[in-house]
Amino acid sequence: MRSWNVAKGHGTENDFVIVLDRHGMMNPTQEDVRHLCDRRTGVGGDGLLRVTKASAIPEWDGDGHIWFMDYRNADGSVSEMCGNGVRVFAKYLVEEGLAHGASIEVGTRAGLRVVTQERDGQLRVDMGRVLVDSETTRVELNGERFEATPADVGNPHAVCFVEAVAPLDLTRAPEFSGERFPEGVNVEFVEFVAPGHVRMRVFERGVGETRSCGTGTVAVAAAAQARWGGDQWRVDVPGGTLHIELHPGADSGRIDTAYMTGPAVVQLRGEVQVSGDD
Ligand SMILES: N[C@@H](CCC[C@H](N)C(=O)O)C(=O)O
Repeated sequence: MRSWNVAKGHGTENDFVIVLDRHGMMNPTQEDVRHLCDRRTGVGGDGLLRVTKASAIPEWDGDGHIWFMDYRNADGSVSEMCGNGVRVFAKYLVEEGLAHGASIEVGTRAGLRVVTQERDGQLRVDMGRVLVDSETTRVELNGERFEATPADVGNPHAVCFVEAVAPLDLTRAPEFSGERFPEGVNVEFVEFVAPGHVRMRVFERGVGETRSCGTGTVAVAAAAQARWGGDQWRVDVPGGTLHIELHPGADSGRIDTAYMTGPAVVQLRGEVQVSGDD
């Protein structure tokens, strides 16, 4: 048995197990991740945030001294990016004394993300470029068909506009085109509330329905802008609210950068047993 120091945090109730791997020596296996994220036998979470130095990530070609968010979904799969995760990650770095100052740089597989601490305690993230595909694709949920707008926020999303999100049954995975999304996709269902305000539920790749998805709210805001215009969006999710600000680029369907603002909490620190040897 190995004993690991872990923490647990959440952003709008999208929750994560946090593992500090200062020297890049831990690299959890898929089985480790599944165990840690298990809500009965592990710590419980929608995903795992491994906190390590960027120099420990072979595919990272930027500054190796910054902290890197190595993100894993609860099923052990790797994702390029996690919007709620990056706010929790920055909050953890500050609380552990691993980062200082108002602005924190975090390496991710989708590139560099800069997190800023706001006066009211919320965290604002420069989420980088967003690409919205004007060619829609089909998504099917429990036999019902939806037109979905594909959006890339570093990780893949399919945004479906619906009349109302509350009646949807998201216990089963939506079906999508494997040709359009060979690496899988996060599927968002969105309801219009008022200009600049939508409500969303999400079925996350590698997890299932979650209470929130930060990259999903950015994808939704970008798809909503393509449909109705407007560059400030309030996105309500079952676990709270995120605010998105879009800065369009010169080309249509391209957003040069999107800012996401929302809360982050680290609510627990402890030790957990993981099978295997160190
Ligand atoms: N919950 C996250 C997204 C996590 C990764 C996603 N499931 C994927 O596989 O791309 C967020 O807050 O963005």
